[in-house]
Amino acid sequence: MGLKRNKISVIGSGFTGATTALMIAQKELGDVVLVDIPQMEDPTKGKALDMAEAAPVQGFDAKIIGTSNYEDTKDSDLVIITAGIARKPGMSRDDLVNTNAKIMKAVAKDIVNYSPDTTIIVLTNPVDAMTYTVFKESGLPKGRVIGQSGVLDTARFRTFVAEELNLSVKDITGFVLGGHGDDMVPLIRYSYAGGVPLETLISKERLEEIVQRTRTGGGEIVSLLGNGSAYYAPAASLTVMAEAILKDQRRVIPSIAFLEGEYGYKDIYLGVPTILGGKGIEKIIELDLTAEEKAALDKSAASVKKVLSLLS
Ligand SMILES: NC(=O)C1=CN([C@@H]2O[C@H](COP(=O)(O)OP(=O)(O)OC[C@H]3O[C@@H](n4cnc5c(N)ncnc54)[C@H](O)[C@@H]3O)[C@@H](O)[C@H]2O)C=CC1
Ligand SMILES: O=C([O-])CC(=O)C(=O)O
Repeated sequence: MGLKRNKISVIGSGFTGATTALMIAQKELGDVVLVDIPQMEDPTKGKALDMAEAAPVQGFDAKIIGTSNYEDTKDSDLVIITAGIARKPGMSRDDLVNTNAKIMKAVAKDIVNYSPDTTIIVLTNPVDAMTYTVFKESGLPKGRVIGQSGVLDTARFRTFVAEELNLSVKDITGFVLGGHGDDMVPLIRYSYAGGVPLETLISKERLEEIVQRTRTGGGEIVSLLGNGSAYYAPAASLTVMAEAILKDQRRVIPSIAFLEGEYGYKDIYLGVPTILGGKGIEKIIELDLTAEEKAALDKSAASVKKVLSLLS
């Protein structure tokens, strides 16, 4: 009896979806099914074929197919949702809510129809609210519907800190809590360079500037690109979450999780530290927050609740 290969479906074959499919294949996490709407079927097949033809050059083994037929996603071990519209300069992520909520509802049904026991990671914005929508629509257990924001937001913070200190990004750790919006909460107190607290290495004023740049990091890329949003770092972030789940790594990773009283919030999906493993979100880690940090998190949670209230 041979070993079973993982099957990963990526919904949406645009910038983030296609880049994620390639990164997942390059890491040999499993075979990849790239899915888009029927009008995009040929370009989706074309991207998948192009990626498959990169495999012999780079020496990775993964089948990659493009399709618009959900039957091809049957029995996926993991599904990543990147379908929907992205913002353009001048827009906030929340401006996408109505269009993308409709897409999430349709996509969630199609996914569970063919993979009733799968795990889903949502990227589509506004991602806290879209993860909530997919959770409600899919009927999957809360730990199996997860949103991506914290890996990316933390990566941005780590990039800026490494640049500031002229150190390897590998040694910089950080924690960003809250919703994936401009009032997210980078936790300086829990951020280190090789175990040394950042507060002892960078001035308070400079750290505040880095926090601010992290908060608006998505918008910085949107302004530079002019016609879409970030995709390399988002795809890398999805890939690390996929790996933690598919290899049952039990990594401590910030994820958008369904809260039922943790941090004092209920009936909301919000970015918090989690343990990610084979069962999806296996645990939510509750950090002790100062009054100031809690107030910042309250503000971020209130913004997410406001977007949730727009959903019918
Ligand atoms: N949570 C996060 O940290 C991040 C979230 N995003 C979000 O991810 C989403 C995708 O971004 P991009 O890939 O850059 O956009 P894109 O426009 O390049 O690709 C989106 C794709 O979704 C497809 N699509 C639309 N409706 C669909 C449906 N019903 N079924 C299947 N596919 C469908 C489109 O045809 C298109 O190919 C956006 O909402 C963006 O804001 C992007 C980066 C980071
Ligand atoms: O900014 C956007 O619209 C896309 C995104 O969520 C990010 O790059 O953080």
